Amino acid sequence: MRIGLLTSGGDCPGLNAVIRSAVLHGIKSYGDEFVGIRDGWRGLIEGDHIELSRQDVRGLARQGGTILGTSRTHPYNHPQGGPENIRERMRRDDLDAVIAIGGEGTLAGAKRLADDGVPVVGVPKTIDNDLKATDYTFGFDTAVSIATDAMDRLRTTGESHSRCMVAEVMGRHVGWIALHSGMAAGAHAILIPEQRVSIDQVCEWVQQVHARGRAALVVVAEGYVPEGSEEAVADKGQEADGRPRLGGIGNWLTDQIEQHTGIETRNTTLGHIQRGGNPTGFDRVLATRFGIKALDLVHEQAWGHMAALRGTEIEKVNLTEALDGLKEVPASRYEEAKILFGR
Ligand SMILES: Nc1ncnc2c1ncn2[C@@H]1O[C@H](COP(=O)(O)OP(=O)(O)O)[C@@H](O)[C@H]1O
Ligand SMILES: O=P(O)(O)OC[C@H]1O[C@](O)(COP(=O)(O)O)[C@@H](O)[C@@H]1O
Ligand SMILES: [Mg+2]
Repeated sequence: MRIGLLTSGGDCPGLNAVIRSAVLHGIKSYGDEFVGIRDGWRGLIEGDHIELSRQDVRGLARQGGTILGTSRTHPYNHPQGGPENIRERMRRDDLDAVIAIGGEGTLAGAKRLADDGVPVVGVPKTIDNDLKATDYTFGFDTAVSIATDAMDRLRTTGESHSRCMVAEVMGRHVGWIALHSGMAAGAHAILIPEQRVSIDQVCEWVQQVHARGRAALVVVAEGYVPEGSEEAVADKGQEADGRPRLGGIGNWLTDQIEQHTGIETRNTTLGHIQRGGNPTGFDRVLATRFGIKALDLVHEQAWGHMAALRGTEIEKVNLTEALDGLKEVPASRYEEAKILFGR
């Protein structure tokens, strides 16, 4: 078969490892040919691609980012998009199938296209870990490792100055990165989109920590909705597609803590550092296994399905299952973390 690979949505450490293993498995096991589609759905729609040989994927398991580029092009809203155009374009470009590697937005597009007769399978990716039907997505472990390392550093400088340190991490709709990195770094408060916590409560935790002679670490997910507001903070406004560019909650929280407690407080926003660089060993293995499974799904013609991690096994799941809402942090996991907050 001649198979196209594309990466779409926010980039994520491990994307290249998926590309590599799918190509290696296809060449070795099935005699397939591969095409790397540039910039997500845009490249598929516009026929912008490159041939991918075994040589081209050499050493890719450890390389962050995506060699194919990514975009947030909508496969239906693009002027030459839609299933008829895409099927015709694939016929002209001699493509038998597409492996779409992306998050909930990309996979929603993949599902719709599969339902409309386009031969496409999915691979789940997101540092946020917000996709249902898979226990983990690659990129998450890397983001948590980077954030944990950064927080360890914030703690030593915080302790030296007896300051409260705030760390703003990614997590648009869910607080998995905040929960895991905060717990790993011994945070004294963790604020996530799923939980409403009052500023008085946050200040109480900070004061309790201060009173026992420690410098508090407060971790906040960018998507946390502050008291008295209905939306997450987006200081930079909106993207061209109307999506809010989240960020700013760390600064807001820092001001609030300082005003309410009188404790000197500093904010650090980790931003895209969490998404860059080499994937961890865990993410390389997960991404590699997803790539192998996705290739098998193509040969099964399991259009509209994706690879997923269930326990320790990589399984086939219908995209409908993965797209049935977001995987939020359960209240019980937050209650468990809360045992460690404050005093
Ligand atoms: N329901 C949908 N149908 C088709 N395309 C979609 C849908 N939702 C999102 N998309 C497209 O997928 C792109 C990537 O989604 P986004 O949420 O930004 O990244 P990710 O795939 O990482 O979740 C979006 O910019 C949009 O163009
Ligand atoms: O700066 P960008 O690329 O617009 O993306 C920011 C968003 O992408 C993420 O890093 C990952 O989200 P996706 O997995 O949906 O792409 C979010 O945590 C963040 O809100
Ligand atoms: Mg998304």
